[in-house]
Amino acid sequence: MTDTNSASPCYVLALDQGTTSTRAILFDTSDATVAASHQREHRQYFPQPGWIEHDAEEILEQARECIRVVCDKACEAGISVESVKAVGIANQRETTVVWDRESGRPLHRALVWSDIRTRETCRALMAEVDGAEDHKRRRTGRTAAAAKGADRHDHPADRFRERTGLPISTYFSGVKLKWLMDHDPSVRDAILSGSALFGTVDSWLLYRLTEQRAHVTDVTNASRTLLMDLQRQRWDAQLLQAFGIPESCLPRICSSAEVYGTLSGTGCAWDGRLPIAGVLGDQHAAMVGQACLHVGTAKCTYGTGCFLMVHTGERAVPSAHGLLTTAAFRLGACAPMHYALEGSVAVAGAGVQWLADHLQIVGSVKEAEQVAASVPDTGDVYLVPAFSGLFAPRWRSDARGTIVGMTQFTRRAHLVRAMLEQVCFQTTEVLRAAESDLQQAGLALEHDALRVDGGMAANNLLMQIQADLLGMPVVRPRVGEATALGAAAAAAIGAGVFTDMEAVRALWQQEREFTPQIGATERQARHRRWSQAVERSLGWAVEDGDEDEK
Ligand SMILES: Nc1ncnc2c1ncn2[C@@H]1O[C@H](COP(=O)(O)OP(=O)(O)O)[C@@H](O)[C@H]1O
Ligand SMILES: O=P(O)(O)OC[C@H](O)CO
Repeated sequence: MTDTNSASPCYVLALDQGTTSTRAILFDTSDATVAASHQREHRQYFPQPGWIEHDAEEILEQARECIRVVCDKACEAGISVESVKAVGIANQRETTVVWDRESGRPLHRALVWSDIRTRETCRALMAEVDGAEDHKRRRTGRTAAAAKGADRHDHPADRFRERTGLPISTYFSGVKLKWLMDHDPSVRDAILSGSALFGTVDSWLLYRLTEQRAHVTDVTNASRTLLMDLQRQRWDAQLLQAFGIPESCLPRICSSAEVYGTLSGTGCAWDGRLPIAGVLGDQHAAMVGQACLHVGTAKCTYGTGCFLMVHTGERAVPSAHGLLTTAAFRLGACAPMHYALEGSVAVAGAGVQWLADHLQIVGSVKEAEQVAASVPDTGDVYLVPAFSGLFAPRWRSDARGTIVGMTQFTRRAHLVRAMLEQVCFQTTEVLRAAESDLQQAGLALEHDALRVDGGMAANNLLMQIQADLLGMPVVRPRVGEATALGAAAAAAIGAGVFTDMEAVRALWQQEREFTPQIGATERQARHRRWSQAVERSLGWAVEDGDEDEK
């Protein structure tokens, strides 16, 4: 329900800042139709194997351009400035920016979520918690043998997980900030002297796009730092101490739907007028946009990576199967916190992009569907693109990409199809893990189909393979831009345009359903082969002295 007069149209702008591009989309709040949009791709920097960086200034400039262009298009379409009520931001998560408090200039290129340069930092953190545990054992007289035989949840890293919901991994922003402080003395000095600020991309954009220079983040982004107490939604003093990070450089943690500041600096007619009133990590925004608003509802977003999330209500459910316990959203300063289980797969669209840009065996990512469809199967080829190790549910930083099963019969179409299939195998593993965790918590999946979105969900063959390998229907919504829609919905709530969640739920409509077309026997056989292929990818990065992360 909305409190606005239904006769007068009302719009909300979403800024979706993703791993590969930034887009601004203006939604009509009555039915989620797109009134105007603009998109820009930013540069990916790969300075060393495993390192991935973004230029935060470039991202900011493109965000400004996207907003300006959409504003101009809206004006041309006769949409008045007054009818646009708010801005919502959805962002790639964990990507870490450090900037100068005064000038607002970044001190380093942003370390992207999938960058794995922090493996040594993670190992050192693990050793530190292990060492602290040894020290405690010596004090309490508990023997190492007794400790080894203890329940696996007695491991110190598991207690870390209990506080944050996360494993110690290269993925999370606290580890990236620690790496920057350990390896760049100018960043360390600036952080310790209080002249530098840290933030994920939401905080960075809010600082530079608000009149007030708001240094804030929302609970969903904060829940990806490894620094937030998930229950209390506060920075955790013990964790900050373990990382050597002063709280003064961190943003204030807010809800996902409230007014953070007023838009400025874009050079368009909306400057000084529009409140920025919604902020969510992009996967959390997609949950809202997919109307996964109550316990047991699930969505999967296929972008650069692929992220499946299941809503667990107002309860943080621990995972015994390698999933993350994370914030789902908190839609209002006085609203309750909602939690989710998440399985993050590092390489989805990025794999197709790699086939196009690096191997050049497809002309474009869009061509991948047609090429893969030219063969009926992969010819028993399996591709494990563990470029940054494997994320959920295995969390193995020592895995590396591998292709198995090739013969002289193998053609590029088999490889392309195998690249699509691997996304679906990984997603299926994650959904099964989530089902088990839910069951252990006395909960169950609710939708009788998986709701899907993201750039890669436009690939119909991928969606069909997904339904086949899951053994359940896959449903794509009419608004493919679920992430942007979720950010807009949060902003509509934050600005008082929507007065309850029903207005958000009402925006969801099905576009197409994909139903499974293979039987259980074939499904199980293919999953077995996939598991064998994954086994072969593990432990490849041993020359670095790697061990698997917890
Ligand atoms: N038709 C397609 N088939 C396969 N992959 C695609 C297709 N269209 C887009 N992609 C992939 O989806 C990703 C872009 O999706 P998007 O949701 O915009 O990602 P992000 O938010 O991570 O930037 C790219 O990695 C691209 O390779
Ligand atoms: O930008 P996307 O869609 O690849 O999402 C990135 C995730 O937020 C990383 O955790």
